[in-house]
Amino acid sequence: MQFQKTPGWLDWQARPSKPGFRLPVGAVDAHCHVFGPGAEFPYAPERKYTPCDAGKGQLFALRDHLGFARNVVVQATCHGADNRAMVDACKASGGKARGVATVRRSVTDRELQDLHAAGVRGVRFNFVKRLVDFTPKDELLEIAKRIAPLGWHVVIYFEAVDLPELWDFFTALPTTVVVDHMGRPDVTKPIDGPEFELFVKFMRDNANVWSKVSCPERLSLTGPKALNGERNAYRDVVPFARRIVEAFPDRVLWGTDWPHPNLKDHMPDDGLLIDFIPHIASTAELQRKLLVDNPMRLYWPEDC
Ligand SMILES: O=C(O)/C=C(\CC(=O)C(=O)O)C(=O)O
Repeated sequence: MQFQKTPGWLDWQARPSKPGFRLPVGAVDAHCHVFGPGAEFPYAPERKYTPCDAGKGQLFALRDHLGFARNVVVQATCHGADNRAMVDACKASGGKARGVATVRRSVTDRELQDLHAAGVRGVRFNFVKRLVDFTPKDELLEIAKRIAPLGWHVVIYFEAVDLPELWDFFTALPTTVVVDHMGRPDVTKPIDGPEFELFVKFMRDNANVWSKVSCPERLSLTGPKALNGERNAYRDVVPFARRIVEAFPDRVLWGTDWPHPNLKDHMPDDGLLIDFIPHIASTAELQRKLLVDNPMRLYWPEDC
């Protein structure tokens, strides 16, 4: 099947530089995706964008180039609830990748068990309106209750302005809950203003809530961008991510977000993106927790 990329689509960088920051041994890229390839794993009819292909071999090459040991492959909305590309990547990784799936309430227990055997350890609920159609909350809660006995967690993706409306639903979830990209704060607003304070309270009051402190390239308005050798990129995001890392060092994760869907104005150099990490996790201990201990506890507890 032939797919036409969404007009203006930016492809991932084929030759990322070597990071200046040396990742700790055993580091996990805890948020990345595979796209197709579409000819093998067709994009979902209900998708809101059509990406460039970005297959497992390219993801594993990036992992090795950057110095990561493992990946967590998160189901992207362009594949809907068809988890085949993600599952194929997990199975082909030789145990070095775990997955986060998207499922509907029609999923059978047998299918959940097969996903578990392939390496899936969570489901993703997406509330970003430009990415997905609305799914009723009772359906999501039903799914959360069914995956809880497997020891899985729920990954949630939403924008900061929507947290008040989603609060009761999120706090009713029976599992560990992992927030993508700090709930997408508006980094032009004050770090101690009501919006980000609500997110901090969400984590403070709910010990089961974790956050990915990833995607500065999506949240930044000032840059500078991780391009042209820049090693001090996305400065406006640093205080937000740093606050979360320092307040909740045992409940944070980081990922590249490769192949960086839906970026509109630039495509980061993944090597330079790694150099963002020491700005938000400034000690070796914080870095080890963020990149090794926390993701291992969540995705490979048997190896801890
Ligand atoms: O990759 C991300 O984390 C963010 C995305 C895409 C996404 O989540 C998806 O398509 O599933 C975004 O903000 O467009």
